[in-house]
Amino acid sequence: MNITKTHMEGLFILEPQVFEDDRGYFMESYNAKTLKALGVDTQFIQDNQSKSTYGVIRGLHYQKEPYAQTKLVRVLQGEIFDVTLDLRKSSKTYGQWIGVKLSEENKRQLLVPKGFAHGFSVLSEQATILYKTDNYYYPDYDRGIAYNDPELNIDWQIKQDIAIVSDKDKKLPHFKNADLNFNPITL
Ligand SMILES: Cc1cn([C@H]2C[C@H](O)[C@@H](COP(=O)(O)OP(=O)(O)O[C@H]3O[C@H](C)C(=O)[C@H](O)[C@H]3O)O2)c(=O)[nH]c1=O
Repeated sequence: MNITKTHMEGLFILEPQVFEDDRGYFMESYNAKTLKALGVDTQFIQDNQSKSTYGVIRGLHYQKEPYAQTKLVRVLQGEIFDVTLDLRKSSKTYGQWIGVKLSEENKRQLLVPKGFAHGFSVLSEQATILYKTDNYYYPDYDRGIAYNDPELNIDWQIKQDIAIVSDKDKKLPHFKNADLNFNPITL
């Protein structure tokens, strides 16, 4: 497993070891030991899977405390531009976002700690993603930030005029008006 620390505390890019042979390939797509070695001591309790077509943007979403979620995101089919936004007020990268291409080909995974908003755009004809969370879905605690917030100026790597966004996501607040209550993270 190749692990890349990003400049955002706790946000890692994981690349599992792939064993290829004339049948295809095998890889351990998840191993709790790997996360423990990173100091990420959490129990994933829910798997989510979504399929989207080219140009879809889902997000930016997060759950408020006490149901904030760590996420382990990977792509089963296609390619996405995965964006995370640091909402942790005490973090030195507070208010900053980072985008990473995750794909069936590169088999990269993103380990997103609690305190981030998460979203992605679909760069391939279709994309199926699977992600683990360490808290259940609590709709009353589900929050979001506008994908097209001009102050964030996120480049989703697709033309904005073709973006396919849910009605719910179209109504999300800008970052400066977002409902954040992440306890200051002692880093
Ligand atoms: C997240 C979630 C949703 N739902 C139901 C609620 C809606 O009836 C339906 C679609 O939900 P939503 O439009 O919020 O789905 P996405 O836009 O893909 O949301 C996800 O998008 C970004 C990328 C994320 O990181 C979040 O985990 C998640 O919010 O599934 C559930 O039943 N359980 C769940 O855990």
